[in-house]
Order: sequence, then C-alpha cells, then structure tokens
Amino acid sequence: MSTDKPFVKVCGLSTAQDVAVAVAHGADAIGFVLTESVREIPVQRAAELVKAVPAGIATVAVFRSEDIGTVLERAGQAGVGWVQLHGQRTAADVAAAHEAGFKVIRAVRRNDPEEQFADWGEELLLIDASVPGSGESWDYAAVKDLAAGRRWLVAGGLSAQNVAEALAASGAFGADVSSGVESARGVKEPKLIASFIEAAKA
Ligand SMILES: O=C(O)c1ccccc1N[C@@H]1O[C@H](COP(=O)(O)O)[C@@H](O)[C@H]1O
Repeated sequence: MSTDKPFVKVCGLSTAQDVAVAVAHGADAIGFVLTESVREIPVQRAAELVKAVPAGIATVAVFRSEDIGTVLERAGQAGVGWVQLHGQRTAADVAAAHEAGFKVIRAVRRNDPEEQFADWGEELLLIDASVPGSGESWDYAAVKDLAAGRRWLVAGGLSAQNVAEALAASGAFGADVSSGVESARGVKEPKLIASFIEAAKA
C-alpha cells in the first residue's frame, strides 16, 4: 500500500463500466457488497468483476454480521483478496480471515465504545457513520485521537466536495465512499467516481 497519497476505496460497484472508471482514475481498492443492501450483487457477478481488476488494486467483499464461515466461503467464491467486516466481530474473526488468506478491513462505527478501536491485527480499520452506506456525514475530526498511529479509512457521507477536508481533519490514511458517487441510491455515476478519486488524491 502506497503512503504518498491517500488510499481510496470505492464501494458498491456492480458494473464493468464503473469498475473500469474507478481503475482508470486511480482507485486503490474496489468494494463489492455481498450482504443485504440496495448495493448487494450476486457472488457470481462479483467474481466476474474481480477478474477485470488489475493486480495491485485491492478487491474487497463487504459483509455485515454474517458468521465468519459464511464470509470466508462467499469471499472465496468471489475471488477477492480482502474482506470488510461490519457488525459484532471478534479478534478471532480477523485471525480466521487471515488464516484463510484474506486481508481485512474491520469496520467500526464512529460512536462505538473505545475498545472497538483497538488493534485486532486487521490491515485497515474503517471508521464509518452509525449506519453504513447511508450517506450520513459526521464530525470526522472527532476520532482523530482514537485512531492515531493506525492505518485507517474514514467513511460515511463523503463526496468530492468534502473528502479532502475529511482526510485533513481526521488524519485518516484513506477514504471509502459509496453514496457520494451515486446519481440515485445504489446507482453509481461514473463522473462522480472520477471526481471523488481526483479530489481525494489532490
Ligand atoms: O454500501 C452499503 O450498502 C453497505 C452495506 C453494508 C455494509 C457496508 C456498506 N457500505 C459501506 O459504507 C461506507 C460508505 O458509506 P456512504 O454510503 O459513502 O455514506 C463504506 O465504508 C462502504 O464500504
């Protein structure tokens, strides 16, 4: 993972065109939602899209509270390199994902108890709004000290308009977006994907 510019993950992609736009504009990670959501896609579709992502760009399967066995099975079928774990998790879940060969983004909510922000061995922590994927923005500076010294991604309510400020205020290693690059809920807009990545890396 390069550290000279912010790491950018674009989440909830469902078409080859959107994947191509994210890749062409320099996304570092692409997320496929394999859990209940307006953005959920079938595992087989994720597997096809993963094949279109060049080596060096992280492919991430996103889950809520599914048990870790289900997570690892679906992620394996999709052929991703990373899993993103939301919901009630344990350090054993992170270890199991590593044992199965996946890198891990562990998601916490900005208002979770402080112990949730501890280092459980995940490659990246993700600090999100209270409802993941809702487009709800929050006070990104408020968690600066909680995650200091960690590699973490800020998420929730980001767009091309506020991502640079959110990165500066929070001290995050990178940013993750879904709603802010959509023309309607669950419908990605290529121009917004391009402008988000450019704004984040400017
Ligand atoms: O985007 C979803 O539908 C989703 C569903 C379940 C878990 C996580 C989900 N997305 C994550 O939410 C943020 C993006 O939030 P926003 O829409 O930009 O406000 C990001 O971490 C996604 O990976």
